[in-house]
Amino acid sequence: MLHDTAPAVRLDAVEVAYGAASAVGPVTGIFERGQLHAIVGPNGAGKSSLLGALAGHLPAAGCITIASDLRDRIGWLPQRTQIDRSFPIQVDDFAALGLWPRIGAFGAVGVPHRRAIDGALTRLGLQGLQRRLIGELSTGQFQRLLFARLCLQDARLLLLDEPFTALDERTATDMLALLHEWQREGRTVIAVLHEHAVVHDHFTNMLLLARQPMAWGAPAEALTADAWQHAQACMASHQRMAEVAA
Ligand SMILES: Nc1ncnc2c1ncn2[C@@H]1O[C@H](COP(=O)(O)OP(=O)(O)OP(=O)(O)O)[C@@H](O)[C@H]1O
Repeated sequence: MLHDTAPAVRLDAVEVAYGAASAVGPVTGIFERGQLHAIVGPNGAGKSSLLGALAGHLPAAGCITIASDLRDRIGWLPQRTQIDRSFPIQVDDFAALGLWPRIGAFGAVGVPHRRAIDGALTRLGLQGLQRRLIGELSTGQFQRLLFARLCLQDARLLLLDEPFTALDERTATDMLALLHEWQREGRTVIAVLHEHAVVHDHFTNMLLLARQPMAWGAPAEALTADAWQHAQACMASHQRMAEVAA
């Protein structure tokens, strides 16, 4: 029986495919709890597909085991470009969606909830913007709002898809501080990232993918120039095989 010393996530021969085309796998390994894990790799390496499978958004072959105490406490940060910001919803109402696991779809947002929402927005530097429409926010402000929603969700396992892409430095710095705070609180973060410097400076573990795991470990040892070149060569070879098969 799994208990709270079990790894946050265990993968046994996990594979994700779109129709007949394999996107990633087989992947076998563990994500320890309470750590900041990065998934890196060249374009098309399967990073988002693997993360989507961990979140339960994509079907996967093999076995994904989420620790029993974390299964209902998963937070998901999608890529910003996947969200339709033309939907007319206010900042505070959007943040309130993070409370959904606690108050349910039809529960009323009461005074304590409003206080929690204001607290989360203030924590993320969005005070005073409660009544703005999400489409009126800057890229950085919208990313802060997505993190505010995650804070309200109080998730213990956070799956983040490219959280720092196209962010200004100030916002990225503030979000990284939040990730470290989450780690101090014992939360587990698994993030798809393209920024190797961020991985080296802030993350405790790293999985390098090129459709399959190429390296897995502490960034200083695992995310080397050689490993990256090897991953790029593997992706080029996948590409050539796909072109031949087409
Ligand atoms: N919805 C989809 N339908 C079909 N194939 C897909 C789909 N999404 C991704 N793929 C394919 O799966 C493979 C892995 O894609 P994925 O997006 O997981 O890679 P990635 O490492 O996240 O890439 P990037 O860094 O470019 O975002 C690619 O060959 C991609 O074309």
